[in-house]
Amino acid sequence: MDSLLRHMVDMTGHRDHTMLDVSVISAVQELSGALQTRVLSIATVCGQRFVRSRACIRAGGVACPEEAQDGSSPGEPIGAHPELAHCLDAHDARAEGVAPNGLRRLWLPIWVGDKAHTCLEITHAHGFTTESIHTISGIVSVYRNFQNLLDYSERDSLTGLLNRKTFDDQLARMLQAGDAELRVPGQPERRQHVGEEKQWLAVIDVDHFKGVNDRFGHLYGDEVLILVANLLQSSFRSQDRVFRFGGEEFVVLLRSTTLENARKIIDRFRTNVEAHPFPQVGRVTVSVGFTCISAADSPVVTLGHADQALYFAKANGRNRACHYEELVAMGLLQTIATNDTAEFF
Ligand SMILES: Nc1nc2c(ncn2[C@@H]2O[C@H](COP(=O)(O)OP(=O)(O)OP(=O)(O)O)[C@@H](O)[C@H]2O)c(=O)[nH]1
Repeated sequence: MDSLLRHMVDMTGHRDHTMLDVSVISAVQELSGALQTRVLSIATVCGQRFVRSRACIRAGGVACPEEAQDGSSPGEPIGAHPELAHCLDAHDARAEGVAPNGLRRLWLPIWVGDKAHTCLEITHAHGFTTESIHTISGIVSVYRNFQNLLDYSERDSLTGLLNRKTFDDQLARMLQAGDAELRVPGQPERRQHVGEEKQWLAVIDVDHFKGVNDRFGHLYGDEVLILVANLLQSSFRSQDRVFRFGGEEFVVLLRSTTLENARKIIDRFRTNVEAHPFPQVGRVTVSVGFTCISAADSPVVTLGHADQALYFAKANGRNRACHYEELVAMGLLQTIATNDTAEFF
């Protein structure tokens, strides 16, 4: 019981999804005597379900998060785990199966309403007793409740998108991690090769949004923001991250893609908004500024670059997407020497 309480205290002490994942699998692993415990992400892409391991612990090892090897792949097709696929289709609380090597598997999807984006997978040499399933299910309930609380604090209440605070945390973490694909501070800037995959930050602002509020009222204004948020989620890929930055401004972190693809994806979103019939309001457009994320720059500098490109788009016709590095190369924007605390404009 002491051990269970210690794990509960540990789990509920985190304010971060990754640490919560690590702590739940440590608890389940120790209390069930499993060979391996994983947290799986479940994603649906083009109507097909995929699973990807997010954190893992093996017997005698230490729990740790697992980074996706291939950022552009949604993971392993769910067909590799038919028992789990059936459990998700039937909205069941759990599924059990036997792997080809005779090991027993238990899957516990984390249901939030009628959706499960996360699942615990526990592998055991001899199977699960009623008592161990009971203990694991209790831990999973605490995990689900705490995940909901974290989700609530990370999201914007109007659009359901990730909020500004979450964006600040994620961008800072990306830059600190000195991602292999990001430039390292102190080292000379590499030339961008055509076709090279990079990380991108795009700032999106609804054009003449004040006019929407003034003409149709704030309720219609809010409705426009919700619809733009939906178009953002459907236009970008599942591995990209979409945030509401505040007011009528949104931010997207585009993972591992080339300049040409980034431009194509951003422009597809811009034209999707332009073509969308907004009830009562009619036509709405957005302007976008985007920049390559570099480990040499602080979050303030990176955001400043995207903002400069956005203001250029606003000042030059709106309803367009502008690339900061391209504008600088063309002499249309100037780089501003700054430290982290300096004002940009
Ligand atoms: N309905 C609604 N309006 C908001 C919200 N947050 C900010 N706004 C409004 O968004 C408007 C932003 O207007 P401005 O910054 O002047 O920019 P704009 O009219 O979009 O013009 P440009 O950006 O230059 O194209 C202001 O009127 C804010 O009151 C919100 O949550 N809901």
